[in-house]
Amino acid sequence: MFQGSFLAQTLAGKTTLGLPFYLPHGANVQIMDEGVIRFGPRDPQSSPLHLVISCGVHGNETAPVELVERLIAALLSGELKPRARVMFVLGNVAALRAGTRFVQQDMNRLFCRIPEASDDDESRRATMLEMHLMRFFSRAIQDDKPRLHYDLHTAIHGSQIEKFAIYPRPNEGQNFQPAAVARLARGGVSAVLLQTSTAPTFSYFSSRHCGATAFTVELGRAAPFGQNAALDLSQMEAHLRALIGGEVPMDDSAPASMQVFRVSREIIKRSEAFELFIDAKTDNFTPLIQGQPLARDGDQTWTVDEVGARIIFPNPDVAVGQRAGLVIVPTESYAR
Ligand SMILES: O=C(O)CCC(=O)N[C@@H](CCC(=O)O)C(=O)O
Ligand SMILES: [Zn+2]
Repeated sequence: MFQGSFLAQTLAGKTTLGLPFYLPHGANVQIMDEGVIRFGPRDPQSSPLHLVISCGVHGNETAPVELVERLIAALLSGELKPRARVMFVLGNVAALRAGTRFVQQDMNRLFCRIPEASDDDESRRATMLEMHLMRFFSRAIQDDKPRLHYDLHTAIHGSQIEKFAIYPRPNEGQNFQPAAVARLARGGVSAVLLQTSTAPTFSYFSSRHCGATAFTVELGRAAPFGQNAALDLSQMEAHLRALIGGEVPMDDSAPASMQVFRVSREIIKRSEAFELFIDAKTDNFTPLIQGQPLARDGDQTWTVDEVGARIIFPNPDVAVGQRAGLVIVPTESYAR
C-alpha cells in the first residue's frame, strides 16, 4: 500500500484507497480519500482524544505539509504509536501540485456552503472534506472525549508574532476555552485571535458542525517544498506527537505570555472599486492608529475606531465578497 511516502503518492495521483488494516505494531490505519488518512489504536474505545490535523488547504503553504508527512511516516514505521484517533488531511492536493494558494478558488472560503451541481473542483473537495470530518467526529459523539482540529497554515505575510492561531467562536452556550489556548502554547503558538463572527473556513466548519475545538494555526512564512529549513516547527511537532500518543494536557489556563486578541472587524471587499489604505506587504499585528483611514469601497469608508487595534492579513487582491483584512484588538475576556 505504501510504495514511498504518503505525500509523494498523493501528489503523484497514486492514492490507493482500502479497507482499514492493522500495522505490525497494532495501529489501525485506513486511507479514506486522496490526501486523507486515519490512524487509531487497536482498541478505539481507549482513545482519549479525537484529533484532526489538516494542512495544505492552501497549496503554497508547505511547511505544515512536510510536518504532517513526518508524523505519518513515524506512525507507519511504528516509531510513533497512536493512542488517539487521528485523521490527517492534505487539503488542496491540486494546489499543492501547482505550488499555488489555490487553482480556481480559495478553498478556505468554500466551507459551510450548500453544494451545487455547478461546483468547481475546489468546492467539491471542500464538501468531501466536510463529509470526512463529520464521519470522523461522529464517532466522538458516542463518548465525551475531546474533539480537536488543528488546521495548519503558513502566511503570505510577515508577522510581528510568528506563530498565532485564529479561534472560531464555539457554538451557542459555549465559551472560548482557556485550556484549549493553553494547549496551543505548548505547540509554540504565542497569540490567539478570538473570532466571534461566522466564517467560510475549515476550522469554523469543524467548530460549528462537528463540535470540535478548532483552530487555524499560522506557523510562519509560506515557502515552497524543500525551502522551509529556516522555519522551526519543532515545538508544534512535539506537541502533535504528544497528542497523537494520547497525552492530553489538562492545563486550565493559558500562560501569561500568550497574547489574546479579539477580531473586532473584517474588512470585506464589496466591489472592484475597493481600495485598501494599508500596504498589502504590511506585517501581521502591525499597530493601527485610532482615526487612521483603513479602506474605501465606493461611498463606504473604513477608519480605525478601536483603541490598540492591529491589522491581520491585509490583502486588497481578494475576490469581491471576501475579506481584505482583519482588525483585531487586545482582550482579557474569553467570553463568546
Ligand atoms: O497570510 C495571509 O494573508 C493569509 C494566510 C492564511 O491563509 N490565513 C487563513 C486564515 C483562516 C482563518 O481566518 O481561520 C486564510 O486566510 O484562509
Ligand atoms: Zn493558508
